[in-house]
Amino acid sequence: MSSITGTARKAGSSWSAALYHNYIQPISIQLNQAPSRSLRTRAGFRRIPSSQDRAPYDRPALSESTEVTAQIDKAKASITRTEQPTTTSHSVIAKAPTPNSTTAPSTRRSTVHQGFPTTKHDRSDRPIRIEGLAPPSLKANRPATSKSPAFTDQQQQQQERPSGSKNNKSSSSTPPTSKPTSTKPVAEKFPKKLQAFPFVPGATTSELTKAHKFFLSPAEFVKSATNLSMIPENTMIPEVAFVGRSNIGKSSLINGLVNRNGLVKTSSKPGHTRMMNFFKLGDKLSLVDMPGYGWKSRDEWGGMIISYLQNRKNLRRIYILMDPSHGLKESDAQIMKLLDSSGLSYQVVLTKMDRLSKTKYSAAKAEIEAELVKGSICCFPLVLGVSSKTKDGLDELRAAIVKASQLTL
Ligand SMILES: Nc1nc2c(ncn2[C@@H]2O[C@H](COP(=O)(O)OP(=O)(O)OP(=O)(O)O)[C@@H](O)[C@H]2O)c(=O)[nH]1
Ligand SMILES: [Mg+2]
Repeated sequence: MSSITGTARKAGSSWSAALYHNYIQPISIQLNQAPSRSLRTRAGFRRIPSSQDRAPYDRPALSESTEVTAQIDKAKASITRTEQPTTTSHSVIAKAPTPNSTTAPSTRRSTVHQGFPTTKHDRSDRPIRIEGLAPPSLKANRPATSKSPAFTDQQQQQQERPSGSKNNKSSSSTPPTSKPTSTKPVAEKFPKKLQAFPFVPGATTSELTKAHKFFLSPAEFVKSATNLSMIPENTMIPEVAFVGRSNIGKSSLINGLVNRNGLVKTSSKPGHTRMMNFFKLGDKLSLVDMPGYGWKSRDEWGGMIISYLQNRKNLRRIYILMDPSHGLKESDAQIMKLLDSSGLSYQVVLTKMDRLSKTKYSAAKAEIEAELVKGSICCFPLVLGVSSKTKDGLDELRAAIVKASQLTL
């Protein structure tokens, strides 16, 4: 924690900046470099095992393998061969000869599967094919004349496979009848980055009414905590937390949501909330008010808050509050990166809507949404707007909290 404090002092900003410099930046730098094998393995990349990788217990015992070899030799001797032998190498797929082919099967590596050898009746080497989503390699190699749906996989493999000696001659003298249409992979046709949030339907009238009624349940203060050991142990009820820059309106919003003006103390001076404050709504939902980041915030709050966010099992969603007239600030981006890197679900709420005209609010919201689409990962794709003063948008936020907490009302 001492290093966090030190860095933040140098940066001269808030606990979110301190966390960013200590947690996120080092990770980004590491990820920009080629990751080591151990890092990739830890990150969940699966390496295709080679034959050397097999554990000793996978290999047959020496006596066992000798016995098996002897049996194979015996069987081979008793068979009068009518066909040419197929290759037995495990690194190569032994293609059985096609009924009309008289030559030895191809020893060329298959373009669709690089796993275990298959027989001609075994169709397991086929990739799972979804209609209209053929793998790029197959689509790219598919000849222009083969647009008919009757063009089967078997025909395709026959085309890909070098033909027999007779056919070889003819194929070397005559050019192929069809040329591949394009070598451009299909994936490139799609944009690499999300251009806009997907459409998320707002709450229905009945959902809004139910949520409104639920938030009329008795609300009470539970506990204040300055570290992880002090937070309430009860993790049976779902929890949502409110974070944001100091003076953004977190405490006022909780008061507005539960219809209790004095439940949470508010102030026009930034940095008023200094502890994590836990509130309970009708024994069904827990709400957490956080100290703000940015102006007048303290470095040590960062460690406390991030350890809470990362360890709290019943935390269903984090609401990041932003002022639309100020836009998305650097400190907001830092906290979002932190949540993204921890895989924590968050949703952006724009506060103090009453201070802007409708047009200005819409423009500010669109700007923030564009930033979120560009940079965030775990952000719920619906930005809400509220005013604790006029009570606008509170029911929409209540309904969103009910949904995120999976409460059945
Ligand atoms: N006009 C208007 N003012 C608001 C609104 N919400 C909060 N405020 C005012 O903003 C100031 C800060 O509100 P708080 O709720 O204390 O803000 P906070 O985010 O909890 O601040 P810290 O505890 O310091 O982090 C107060 O003066 C509130 O009256 C709102 O929706 N509209
Ligand atoms: Mg507060």
